This record gives sequence, structure tokens and C-alpha cells, in this order.
Amino acid sequence: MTDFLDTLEATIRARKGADPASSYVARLFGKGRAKIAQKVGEEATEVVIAAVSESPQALTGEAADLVFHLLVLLADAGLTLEDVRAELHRREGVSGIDEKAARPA
Ligand SMILES: N=c1c2ncn([C@@H]3O[C@H](COP(=O)(O)OP(=O)(O)OP(=O)(O)O)[C@@H](O)[C@H]3O)c2ncn1[C@@H]1O[C@H](COP(=O)(O)O)[C@@H](O)[C@H]1O
Repeated sequence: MTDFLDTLEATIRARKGADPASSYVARLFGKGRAKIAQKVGEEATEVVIAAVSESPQALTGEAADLVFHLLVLLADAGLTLEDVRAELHRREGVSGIDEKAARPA
């Protein structure tokens, strides 16, 4: 699973500068960061709707759309899944409750 996400990430990165007539990802890159971010927001909203009122299959599809568009946004920002993995790894074992309590007032 992780390997496939790495492959997808590489495919997305390779679409920078590709022909927008034949590549959805190239078209998205061409629209710019704000439009890509907007798509992530829209897909997140669709995840929320599916989670509360649709089937598990619908939620799976919307979650896939969200992850895919998030990968495009990360690539546009020059970030990688490895950056996200490293951040999650850094947080490993730190309870969200403890982390929040330690924040400056
Ligand atoms: N995983 C995906 C993937 N998931 C969703 N989508 C597309 O994302 C779009 C989202 O649909 P929407 O209806 O929300 O968007 P829209 O109406 O097209 O866009 P708006 O006009 O609303 O902004 C659809 O066109 C989907 O086909 C994807 N497009 C591509 N991929 C992967 O990216 C690879 C590269 O794609 P291309 O760049 O198109 O070759 C593909 O081989 C796939 O592996």
C-alpha cells in the first residue's frame, strides 16, 4: 500500500509540465496552488458528507479523492509524503491530550 502511494506520488510529480489536454494532474498544476487547495477543501467536504450520510463504499471513494488531491497539493508546494511521514513519526507516542496541554497559553 505504501509502495503504491509512493508510485502515485512519483506519477503526480512527473506530470509537472505535462500536456494539460491529456493529464488531469497537469491541468490542476496549471490552475495553480489556490485552485488545488480549493479542490482539497471540496474533497474534504465530500468526505464529511459521505461519513455522516453515505455508504462505507462512498466514503472510501471520497477519501481516495481527498488523498489524491492532497498529494497534488503537497507536490505543488514542493513537499513529499516522506515529509508527512517524518512529521507523523516525530509525533509518535506523544498523546494529543498531552501535546495540547503543553502548548503555551
Ligand atoms: N487517482 C487519481 C484520481 N482520483 C481522482 N481523479 C480525478 O479527479 C477529478 C475530480 O473530479 P471532480 O468532479 O471533483 O472535479 P472536476 O469536475 O473534474 O473539476 P472541477 O472543474 O470541479 O474543478 C476527476 O477528473 C477524477 O477523474 C484522479 N485523477 C488521476 N488520478 C491518478 O493520477 C494519475 C495521473 O493522472 P493524469 O494526470 O490525468 O494522467 C492517474 O494515472 C491516476 O493514478
